Amino acid sequence: MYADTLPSTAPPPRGKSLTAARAQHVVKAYGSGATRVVALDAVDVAIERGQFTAIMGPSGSGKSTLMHCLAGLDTVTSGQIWVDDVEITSLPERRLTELRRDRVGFVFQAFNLLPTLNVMENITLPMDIAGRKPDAGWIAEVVETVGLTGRLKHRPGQLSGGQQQRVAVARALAARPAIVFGDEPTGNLDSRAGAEVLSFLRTSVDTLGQTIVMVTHDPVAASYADRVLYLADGRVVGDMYGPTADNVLERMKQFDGRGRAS
Ligand SMILES: Nc1ncnc2c1ncn2[C@@H]1O[C@H](COP(=O)(O)OP(=O)(O)OP(=O)(O)O)[C@@H](O)[C@H]1O
Repeated sequence: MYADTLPSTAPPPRGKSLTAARAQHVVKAYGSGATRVVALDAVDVAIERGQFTAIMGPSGSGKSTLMHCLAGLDTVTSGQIWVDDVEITSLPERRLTELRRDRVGFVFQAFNLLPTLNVMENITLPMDIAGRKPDAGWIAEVVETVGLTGRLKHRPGQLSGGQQQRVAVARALAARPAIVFGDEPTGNLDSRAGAEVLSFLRTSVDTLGQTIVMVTHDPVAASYADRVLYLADGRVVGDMYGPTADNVLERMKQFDGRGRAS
């Protein structure tokens, strides 16, 4: 199913605009001369607020580059990016760092938890470092949503991989970011633990109104999303709402002429 418009199930916007992040004519090139690689080739994308968006495409199609540019982790060669109504492409580095800290959450393939801190301390660490007082009610809701109540005093080493990734999800949600980016967040998990983490990401969108963007190669992971954006050769070549694992797999075969999943 394809749509040019917002799906009717889209929740009402929580911020000023309908988009949590937006790229306009974004070009990202690496190197110069004969070694120049255009990773993003005039990309226009709007990430809708309160939705779960998956980014897919063959290896080297620009997925990580797009995510890093949208998250303000990488600069663009030309074009503009907005996060939560702020144009980040013209921000000085210090303000960009603050914006990333306050409005963007990250979940990576590696859980990146501190082994000497317990679960609650890991969840609130970024806020503690920033000198911000966590909102106890919100943290309790997040902890419950990701199913960590009763595990708060445990250290990461006492948890399974899936539970550790849930701590990383809770940490990403703790500061109520405008948008959470996941770079293959289930890439290191077995399928059961991966399904658990994906369900919690889904729940955080449905019950907490979180906006999530996730890069993945896995059609099953993508089927948890509301929308799948397909990249090929640095361009957006497809936009699917209401994905299922089967129709994602079909699309992947079409967009990757070699018929491989990635
Ligand atoms: N730091 C860099 N220097 C030079 N080229 C780069 C750099 N980062 C990425 N590229 C190139 O940009 C293109 C897009 O890379 P990117 O990592 O965004 O793709 P991807 O779709 O995330 O790939 P994968 O699925 O393999 O992780 C590739 O051709 C890659 O080689």
